[in-house]
Order: sequence, then C-alpha cells, then structure tokens
Amino acid sequence: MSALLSIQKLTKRFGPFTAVDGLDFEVGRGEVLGFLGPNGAGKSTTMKMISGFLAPSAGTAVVAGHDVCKAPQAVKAAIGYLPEGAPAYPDMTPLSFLSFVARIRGLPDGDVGDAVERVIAQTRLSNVVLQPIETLSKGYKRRVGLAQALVHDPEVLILDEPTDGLDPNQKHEVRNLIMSMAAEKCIVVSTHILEEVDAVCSRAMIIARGRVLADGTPEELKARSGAASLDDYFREVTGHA
Ligand SMILES: Nc1ncnc2c1ncn2[C@@H]1O[C@H](COP(=O)(O)OP(=O)(O)OP(=O)(O)O)[C@@H](O)[C@H]1O
Repeated sequence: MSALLSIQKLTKRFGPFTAVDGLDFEVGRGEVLGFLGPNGAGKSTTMKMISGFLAPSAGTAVVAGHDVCKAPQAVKAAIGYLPEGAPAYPDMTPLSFLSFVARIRGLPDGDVGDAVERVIAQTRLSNVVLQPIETLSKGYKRRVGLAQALVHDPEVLILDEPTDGLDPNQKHEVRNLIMSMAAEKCIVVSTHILEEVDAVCSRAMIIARGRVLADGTPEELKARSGAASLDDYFREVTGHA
C-alpha cells in the first residue's frame, strides 16, 4: 500500500482551545477511510487543514508527496475537497460553476468540456445544469459540491459528509460513485451515518477532542464491541454508551 495521504502530528488550536491534537496517520491508494466522531470532534477542521484551507498550528499533511504547508498549490491540484454546506457562487449555474472550477484547477481549455460532462454524468446533474445554484434543492447543491471536487480527477478525495441532505436514492448513488472510484484513489469521508461506513469504507477511524480513539476495518471495530455493532462501539468509545 503506497500512502497518498500522510498526516503528521497535525494540530489546530483556536486560542487556548485545541480542536485537533497531534493526529498521525496514513491513508493509501485503494483505501476509503470513514472519519467518524461526535459533533465538535475536529473532523471538519482536520479536513480543512489537509485541503489547504486552514493553516495548521503545528504538524502537517503530505498529499501525493506534497507538503500542504510548503506547497499548498500542488496539494490543491492533487486533492478534491467537498467542504461542509453548499458550494460558493450561488448565482452561477452548475455548468458555468464547474467550467470555472475546471479552468482554475488548471485543465487545458480543450479538456474542460469533457471533464465537466464527465462529472455532470457521475453526479447526475444533467437536469439542472442551467439553473442558478441558489435555486437548487439541498441534495442537488451537495451534488454540485461533489462534482467540483471531482472535475480535475484528483488522486486524493476529502469529502465532508458527502451524503448530507441527500434522499435515500441519491445516498445510494453517491455511495456507489465513491466505491467505483475507490481502487484508483485515496478517499477520506466524514459521516455520522454508521451504516454508510459499513457500505463504503475499508477502514474507519473514530476521533474525539481531536485525538484518534479507534482505527481499523469496520469489521475489526465491530468485533471489539460486545453488541457487535459499529453504532454501539461508537457510543462506547466516545463516552455516550
Ligand atoms: N474558527 C474557529 N474558531 C474557534 N473554534 C473553532 C473554529 N472552527 C472550529 N472550532 C471548534 O473546533 C472544534 C472542532 O470543530 P469541527 O467543526 O472540526 O468538528 P466536527 O468533528 O467536524 O463536528 P461536526 O460533526 O459537528 O461537524 C469545535 O469545538 C468547534 O467549535
């Protein structure tokens, strides 16, 4: 397994409060890591630091060989990041927004059309491509966010609650899409839906107060729980059993 993502003593402090506390782990090509934890555990803050949107207080993340503190532009080229919430530029249509993102990601003009067409098909956006993003339903906005993360076909994907706001059919489609890309990429997915971890993740990590509490395959974590369910194990290790 070659590590495409290496997190090294990654730390984030907000004043006196430590949100991410010296995280250390690697994720390889072919892995889908489910990033789990209670509200406020530090998942989104970690993902923002990995993606170069928030500077670490200490430590770093190395993405496809590029250190996010030393070469943030190279990291942004190698990574696709779906942040929490809706994509920016609400007055643009998905078509114009995705074309814009493809260009700023550095795709040659001749490749932009094909790349945008590919992600529109992958995320099933064709019915709404000409509708302003602000008028789309929550699920469609989420899919536009996912499409912009995929448009430059990055090796590393960081997806912050990718199925949030999607209906059951859309959730199923997005999970299938993640699984279809898994072999070629390194994917980190944060979620509160533990059945999603069973469905798509080859590995699960539970964090709380910015530290790793558990790391293993979903089967390994379940096996550690007396009740043999990931849900019970989660509540056990995060103190809400
Ligand atoms: N800019 C900020 N300033 C101060 N505190 C912050 C800031 N951003 C995040 N925090 C705090 O850091 C902690 C971790 O937040 P984070 O959003 O990373 O958690 P999370 O695991 O993603 O939670 P959730 O599951 O609710 O999305 C929280 O206590 C949060 O209030």
